[in-house]
Amino acid sequence: MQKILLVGKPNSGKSLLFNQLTGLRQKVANFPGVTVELKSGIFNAHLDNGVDGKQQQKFELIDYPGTYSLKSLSKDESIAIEQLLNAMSDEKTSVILCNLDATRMERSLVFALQVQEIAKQHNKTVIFTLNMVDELLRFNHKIDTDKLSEKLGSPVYAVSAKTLIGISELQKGLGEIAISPEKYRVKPTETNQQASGIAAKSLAKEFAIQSDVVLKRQNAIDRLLLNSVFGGFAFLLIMFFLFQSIFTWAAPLMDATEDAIGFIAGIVSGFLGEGILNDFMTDAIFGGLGSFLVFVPQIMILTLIIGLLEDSGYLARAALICHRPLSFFGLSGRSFIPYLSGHACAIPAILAARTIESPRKRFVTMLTVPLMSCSARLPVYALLIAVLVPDTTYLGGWVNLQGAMFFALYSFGILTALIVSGVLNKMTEGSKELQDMPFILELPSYRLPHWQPLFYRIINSGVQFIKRAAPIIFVVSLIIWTLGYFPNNGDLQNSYLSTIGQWIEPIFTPLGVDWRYGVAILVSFLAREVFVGVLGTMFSIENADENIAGLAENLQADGLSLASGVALLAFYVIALQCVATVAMLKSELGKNRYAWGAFIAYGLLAYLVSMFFYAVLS
Ligand SMILES: Nc1nc2c(ncn2[C@@H]2O[C@H](COP(=O)(O)OP(=O)(O)OP(=O)(O)O)[C@@H](O)[C@H]2O)c(=O)[nH]1
Ligand SMILES: [Mg+2]
Repeated sequence: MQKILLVGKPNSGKSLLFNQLTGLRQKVANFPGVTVELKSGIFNAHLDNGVDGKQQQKFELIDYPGTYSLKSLSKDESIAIEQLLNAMSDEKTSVILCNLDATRMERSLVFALQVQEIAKQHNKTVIFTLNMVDELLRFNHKIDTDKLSEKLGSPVYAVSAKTLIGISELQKGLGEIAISPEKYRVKPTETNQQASGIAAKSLAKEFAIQSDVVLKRQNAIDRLLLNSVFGGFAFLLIMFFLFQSIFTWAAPLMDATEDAIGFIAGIVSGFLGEGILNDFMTDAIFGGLGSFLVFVPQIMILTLIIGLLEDSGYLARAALICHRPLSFFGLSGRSFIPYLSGHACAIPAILAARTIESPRKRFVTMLTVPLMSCSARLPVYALLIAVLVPDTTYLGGWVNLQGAMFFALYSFGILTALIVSGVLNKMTEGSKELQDMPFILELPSYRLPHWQPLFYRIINSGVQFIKRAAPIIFVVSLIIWTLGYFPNNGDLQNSYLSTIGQWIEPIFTPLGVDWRYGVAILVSFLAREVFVGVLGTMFSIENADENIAGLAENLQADGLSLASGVALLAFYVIALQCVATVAMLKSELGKNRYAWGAFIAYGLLAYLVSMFFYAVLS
């Protein structure tokens, strides 16, 4: 299949355009460096040539990570650029679709003209999209695309990937051009023969909107949010409410889910009557799997909040504010983005670290991202907090004690990551392999969130969370139930499981918990969420006739002490219980020993820290 390459400056809307042209849902967000891996989709070209009716051809459309220039600053950027240069000279490439940000023309054009130059050398066709024209229209600014096209010597389409202005014209035009690209080769013009920097400047002067018009409103907001005193304060406040709201907003939804599961369990149980099958359903399915499903609303709210931060443009400002404090620990402002997205999941966060220019800072960031409290830890935190911390509110309901505990746990993860970063930074000092680079970050425009993709993202996060963990929780609950139910039909304390449990109990005595928690911790090395499912199953077996999904009440009634609870929480903050993360570290760092080293080191550290908390608090 012939290829169309979609290239352009970071944050110019390539991925949103890609989504509109292919119907896929690739991640879009308002900061530079969202796309870090090539993504391809199918573009259907229709040609209405009037002679033999409609002609159709499929093309592979490839979304590239954004680049500012074809001349690289760092070694790693040069790998990305080399990849792009190779693709541009590939004989299968029929068209290069170069996307320009109409609100930031000059920057977009430098890269665009360089692309054109290479395209000329390889006899390739380039077409330009002038994206984000909806934003220009708000300022009543219009760009004469015909004239721009004449100067550039290539076709230009004005579009908005967001409001879909000009998208159908683009589809039609791109189709025609892709099918017969030789007709649209780059024409030599006065402009495209100049050096890219000079030509970009003069074109921007002639066509672009005055940047101070666009920047006016933005600068007013930035004066506040990037202010050296207020900015830091605002940042902390935003972060505090971010993590608070995961708890407070989700509470009614979680209660509703818990009630719904309890209600269904009641019906199923009444239908099944007494017996092993009923015990199995209530203990393993509703007790195990059900206890885990209760936390889905929280995951979705976390995604909503991170999504809002990303879409608004604040994330890049936060990275800037954090640059100084992060540098102190050997990290960069760019580490902030992987750190924040690590609160959803470490896997994309480790990938996002690719945008960090400095290899050494990237290395340190990747190894410490797993300390961010990812969504798999959420069920564990929420459960233990509900058991340990009373549901009191202060300041007229704005501050909730359970929410504050949540914030404390997230902060503890971040603090540990910073300390570990400091240590790793010292250890890698003077390494030739890991050189250092300056921190540069383009600030995107503030924008209102784009609701539809955000909505899909929220739904998707819930679905993925269930898909990822539910099968393993199901299997583990099944095994745990079987071992815990037999041979004495529901007597957990005298079951096969307890025999195995007594064996491992000594390992967990220093944390003040018995074998039941020990089993749940060990099994949760498969996936953290399993902790909740396994405890749910065991406590359901024990409390055969009591309420089904109320695991927190069961743990409370069982008398989990504050010291042990805190020790367990500390363990879950630090331990790297995720096979997928180890695999990701391995592939990104290229070395097995770093990945497994992190796994073992974080496991040991988690154990020691939680032992410490138990000893101090008990
Ligand atoms: N107003 C407006 N916003 C847009 C338009 N196209 C994209 N955006 C927004 O611009 C931001 C960046 O979009 P992306 O598609 O992620 O940009 P990208 O070029 O793929 O960025 P990288 O992957 O970082 O190189 C997002 O917030 C989009 O919602 C547009 O036509 N109009
Ligand atoms: Mg992108």
